[in-house]
Amino acid sequence: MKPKVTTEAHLLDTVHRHEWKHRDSWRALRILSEFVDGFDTLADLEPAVSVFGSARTTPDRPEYALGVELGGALARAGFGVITGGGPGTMEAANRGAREAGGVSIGLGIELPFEQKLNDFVDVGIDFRYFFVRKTMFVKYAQAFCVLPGGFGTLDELFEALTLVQTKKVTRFPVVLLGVDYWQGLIDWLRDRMLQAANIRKDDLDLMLLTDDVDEAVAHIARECDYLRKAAEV
Ligand SMILES: C/C(=C\CNc1ncnc2c1ncn2[C@@H]1O[C@H](COP(=O)(O)O)[C@@H](O)[C@H]1O)CO
Repeated sequence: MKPKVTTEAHLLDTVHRHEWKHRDSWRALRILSEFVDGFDTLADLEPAVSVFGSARTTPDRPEYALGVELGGALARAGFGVITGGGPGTMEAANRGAREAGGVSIGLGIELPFEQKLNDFVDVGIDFRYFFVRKTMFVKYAQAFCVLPGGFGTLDELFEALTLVQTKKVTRFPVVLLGVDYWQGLIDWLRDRMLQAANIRKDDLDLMLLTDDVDEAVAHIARECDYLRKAAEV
């Protein structure tokens, strides 16, 4: 079956740009309404953590179990769990949150193939535009947890790191879960990127790398406490 062309694909289409040029200004209203929907739905959300990871993780994989464990631990620590609302690790984290009695949020995205929010989402929004959805992941979360994943996961990880590095957000904890999976990337960042002076040494300290869900949640809780106290004075 031919994949359908999504709304976002029209916006980003460079080939038929002239055909779309008059409609693009109207699209801005649709984009605005998507921001409004997101802000309205999430405005009263209690502290939450955005969890990222592969859409392709199957329930028999250890990464899925890790996602369920993390979602549960975050919920028990009083954090809502925000994911992309899709399958794989997103589903796992939503499932863990729901089963622990926490708040399970899914920010879905329109894709060229049929997809619905996973069955463990309690508060769900469907976005057309990735960039609107990405704003919500950051704006309504106190931290990011990143499980093994592919391009989408790396995009979300590096967006967070860029925002912290450029001080668009301050002291935003970023936890990488899965030492075996992420260690190679961390080594490359240190041995190539840092050596080439494209990042600073303390940029590497923006991430906590661990296999231990309790350590991850304790780290996030500590950082959030610090930020809450700093905001009070
Ligand atoms: C490819 C498959 C499903 C795609 N469905 C997605 N639904 C929701 N969110 C998605 C999807 N794909 C990517 N994302 C976002 O990126 C991260 C995962 O990307 P990765 O490339 O798989 O690492 C995830 O955190 C989402 O926010 C298969 O059925």
